[in-house]
This record gives sequence, structure tokens and C-alpha cells, in this order.
Amino acid sequence: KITASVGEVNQTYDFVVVGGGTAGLVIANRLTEEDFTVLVLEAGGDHSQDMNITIPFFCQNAAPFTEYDWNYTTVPQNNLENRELVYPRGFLLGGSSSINYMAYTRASKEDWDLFETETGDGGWSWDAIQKYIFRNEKLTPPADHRNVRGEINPAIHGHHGVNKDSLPGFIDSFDTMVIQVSNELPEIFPYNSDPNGPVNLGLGWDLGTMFNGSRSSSATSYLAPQFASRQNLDVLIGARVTKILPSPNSTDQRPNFSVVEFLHNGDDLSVQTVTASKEIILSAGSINTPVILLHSGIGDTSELLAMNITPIVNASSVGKNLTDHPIVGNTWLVNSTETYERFTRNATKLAELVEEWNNSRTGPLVDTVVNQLAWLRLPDIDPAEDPSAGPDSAHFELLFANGVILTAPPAEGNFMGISAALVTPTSRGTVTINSTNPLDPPLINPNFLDTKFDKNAMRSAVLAARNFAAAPVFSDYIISSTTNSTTDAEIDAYIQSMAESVFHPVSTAKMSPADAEYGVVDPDLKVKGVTGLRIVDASVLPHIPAAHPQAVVYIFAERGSDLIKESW
Ligand SMILES: Cc1cc2nc3c(=O)[nH]c(=O)nc-3n(C[C@H](O)[C@H](O)[C@H](O)COP(=O)(O)OP(=O)(O)OC[C@H]3O[C@@H](n4cnc5c(N)ncnc54)[C@H](O)[C@@H]3O)c2cc1C
Repeated sequence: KITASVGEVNQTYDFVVVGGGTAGLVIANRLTEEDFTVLVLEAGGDHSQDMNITIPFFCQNAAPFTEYDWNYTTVPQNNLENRELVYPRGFLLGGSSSINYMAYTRASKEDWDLFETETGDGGWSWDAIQKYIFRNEKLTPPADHRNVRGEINPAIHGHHGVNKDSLPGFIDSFDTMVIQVSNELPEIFPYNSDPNGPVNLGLGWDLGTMFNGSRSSSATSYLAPQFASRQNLDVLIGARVTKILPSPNSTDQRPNFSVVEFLHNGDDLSVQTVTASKEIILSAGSINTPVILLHSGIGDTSELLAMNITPIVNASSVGKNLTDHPIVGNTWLVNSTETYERFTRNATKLAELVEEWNNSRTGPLVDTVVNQLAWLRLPDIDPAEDPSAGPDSAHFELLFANGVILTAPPAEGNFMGISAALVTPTSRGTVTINSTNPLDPPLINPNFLDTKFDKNAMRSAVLAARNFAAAPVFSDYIISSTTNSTTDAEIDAYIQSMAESVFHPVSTAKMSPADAEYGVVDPDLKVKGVTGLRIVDASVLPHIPAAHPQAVVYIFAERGSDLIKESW
């Protein structure tokens, strides 16, 4: 059951899952297929039916600074004019899968094979994870039910998994123009008829975690009513975990974690505890998983002592290695009245489209704000300095939008957007705590564009967006660019003033080989130096994949569930 009442949950479960997000709900679902009892503690609420969550185009309304968001910001970014960037994280059942932009991208074979190399575990290789792709994915027709031949290769997709995805379901002339560039400039922007295959390079359609024009999140899929009603599953919403504790009879050498402390909305916020008789699974995401570890005394000993927190395990990698994708928006004024501005600037028209969506699940709101993606490599990269997973993997990504997105459009004009994201950043940042009060927001520093490589690669990505816009198909369409930066210095200044996060933080509790001194979890996702504790969420990824990470997180959680089951 899903409940908002502490009185309805027990004192002890086999497994307690901290965080009912993308990964946490996969774990809860798979473990309750067996005889195990499972409690999920989720800080946020249940908003799966809210229109800002269900309507794909309204993904822009779900965050930042809403009731669905943890409402975090970064510390001032040294290389971005000291700006503090918005840093949304889902604060609701489904976690960030309930507020994200739904792109389903698996990452290349090389990225997965690098996970194997980094962990020494062949179970994380591309070939080994195929079965988990199929357990997770259920490919469905687009909302417009068109023939999608040539836009996707159904043979490489799951058709019987739990989480639904589909291609965009409202196609217009802008989509045709974007794809036309692959005919006009095939050397630079080759067409890829399915970027979810082993090689993701090229321009292709953006598959999304949506079904019949609505969002499919881990809440609507893995916690669908037939799963939520299982007798052995309890999901407590409004339950904010503050720390985890070793069991009272645990030995000091290898503490056994079994107690979870939390505060519950509506219960005057007094501290509650619950016990996991088998394991605690931390699935609070790349920001809050390290925060909970640090408050629990699992972190760098000297840093914990400096905070007056009693160290229990010296785990110096906790909160380190934060890696994220920076993105820069590029916008052009265009000669069209068919862009998003036709309804984003017109409340009456928008209301009509909401009604259309309500009545028939058709119209432009069935899609997110991006229908195509291009995954591209830097030309002439020195192999010795190449941070990508291999020659078949991208360094940067272009995202195409039929208008201004993420902010209100200017009062006049129609626009086209090509955002450029760096997907192999070499900068590393940190997540740390600022006080011993677990309710205080953490210090989040993605440390964007801190390396020369990242600065140069970001500039190349912006130039590639401009090359794309210079394709013949746009010659009568584009009126002018909204920026006049041309020299390297001007483009760099533009980037510094514009760059934001794509909201893909990973690696803050990263996985490493079982015998490695660095890293937080072993290849079975067990926290090193303790028993009874695993982490399953984006924080364990050994490196940032050149992909939007939710599909990777789902796959990690599917395999993670198998690893947990095998232990018991
Ligand atoms: C705005 C946005 C857009 C994105 N767009 C895309 C995209 O298009 N495609 C893509 O692949 N990826 C996208 N991502 C990234 C992707 O959604 C995440 O990488 C992924 O969902 C992370 O999964 P997770 O399980 O690690 O964490 P989450 O899904 O964030 O789950 C963590 C859960 O733990 C809960 N929690 C945290 N702390 C506590 C606590 N102390 N007590 C109790 N519960 C707690 C949270 O409320 C949340 O429900 C986007 C992310 C955002 C925020």
C-alpha cells in the first residue's frame, strides 16, 4: 500500500528502501515479487495524477522551485560568472523520473563496457545488461499512431518490460526540417535510425518515457496499482530520512547497518525509526544519498570530525567525483508562426490544447520540448586526451526545440532552439553538508567547465549548433541569431553567462572494484566497510555516461534487484 500515515507501517521489514524515486521503486517492485517484506520511505508526496507531471510538454513546469522539487541550487560556479544554478531533484514518488524531460537514452556499448573495466565485473558490460533493458522497457506506439519505420529499430527494444516508452507523437514541419539536415550535411550530422543501439552517434529521434501522450515514471510503472497493492509492500510518503544507524549489537570492525531514522510530515516531526532485518537500500539519488551517508558517519574521517560528526567508517569518496553535463542554449529568431510561442504566449490557445490533450491525448502537449537529439564527436581529438568511452561514443549532444524552452518567450517573435551539452566532462565537483542539521540544504558544486578540455569542448559544441543552423534547409527560415558572439573569447563569455546543468549528477558514491581503496560501493552495490547496506541510484555510476542517465539508472536498479535477491 501507499500511505501517508506512520501508524500504518510496521517496526521491522526485511528491506527498507530510502527514496521512492527512479531506482528505489524498481528495487521495491522486484523484491516484493518474492516473499520479502519491503518498506519504502519517500520524503515527497504522490503527484502522479497532477497535470504538470503527466503532460509531457509541462515537464518545464514540474521544476525548478515547485512542490515537486527539492529546490536546491548550486554554490556559485567559478567558471560561470559565479552564478548559482538551479539544481532540481524530484521530491515525489518516482523521484526525478516524475519531473524529468523523459529522454530514454541507454548510452553506447563502449560506455557500458567501460563500466565493466572500471569495476572489474563483467555483469555491468553491454552484453550482460541486455536482459535488464528488456525487463525495464516496454516500447509502445507514439500518440499519433503513425508508422515509425525508419525512426526506430523495434528489434533492439523491450516490448514486455514495466516502463513504457514511445517516440514523439505530434510531428510538424520543424521536425522534418531537423531531420532534413542529415540529408544535407551527412558527413557532420549523419542520420542514426536508432541511437539506442550499441552506437549512439548521429542525429535521431528522441525516444521518451511516455505512453499514449502521458509521462511514464517509476511511480506510474513500477508502483502501478497492481504492484502498490502487494501485501508485502508498504510505501510511506512524507517520510524524510535523516540518518541510518548500526544495529545496537553490531561489532565496530564492520558495523552492520539496520536502523533508519526519519521525520514524518503530520507527526509533529518527531524522530521515528524502523529496522531492516536484511538490508537498508539507499536510493535517495546523487545528492541526498551522500548527504545521508555523511550525517550517518560514513565519509572522510577528517571532514566528519571537522563537522563534529562521529565517524563510523572512513569512506573518503563519499560526496566526491560529482560529475554532470553542462548545457548552453542557442536561439534563433525564425520566419514562422508555427513555433511553441503560438501557445506558450497565448493562454487561450494553451487552454484549448490542454482540453485537446484531456479529450484525446493528441496535439503538441503529448511531447516534451525536444523531439530529436544528435550525439556527436569532436573532430581531431588526440586519443591520449580523449575522455569518451571510445570512438563510437559522443563528446557532445545537440537538442532541438521548436521554440524558446525553459523560460517564458520574449513578448514578440518566433524562435528555434538548439541546445548544446557536453557529455564527456572532465571537471569533477562535490556534494557536502554544511551543518549537522540533516534538514539544511547541502553544498552542491558541480564545478562546471573547470578544465581546459571542458571549456574547449563546450565551445566546439556551440559552434556545431551554429553549423547545424547554417544548413540549407534553414536558409529562408532563420531570420537572425539572438547572440552576436563570434570570436572564441566572445563565445566563451556567452557560454559563461548561459551554461546551466542538464540535471544529470552522478558518481557521488561511486562503484569501484571490490578491493579498491577508492570508491564507495563494490560491484554488488554493497557499501564498503559495512554490512547490511547497499546503494542503488545514480550516485553509484562509475563514470558519467554520454547519455541522459535515467535508462542507465533503471538498468542498474534492475540488475541491483537481482544482486540483492541472489544474496538472500
Ligand atoms: C529536471 C530534470 C530533467 C531531467 N531530464 C532527463 C531526461 O530527459 N532523460 C534522462 O535520462 N534523465 C533526465 N534527468 C535525470 C534523471 O531523471 C535522473 O538521473 C534519475 O531519475 C535519477 O534517479 P535516482 O534514482 O538516482 O534518483 P531520483 O529519481 O531523484 O530518486 C531519489 C528519491 O529519493 C527521495 N529522497 C531523497 N532524499 C530523501 C530522504 N532524505 N528521505 C526520503 N526520501 C528521500 C527523493 O524525493 C526521490 O524520490 C533529468 C533530471 C531532472 C531533475
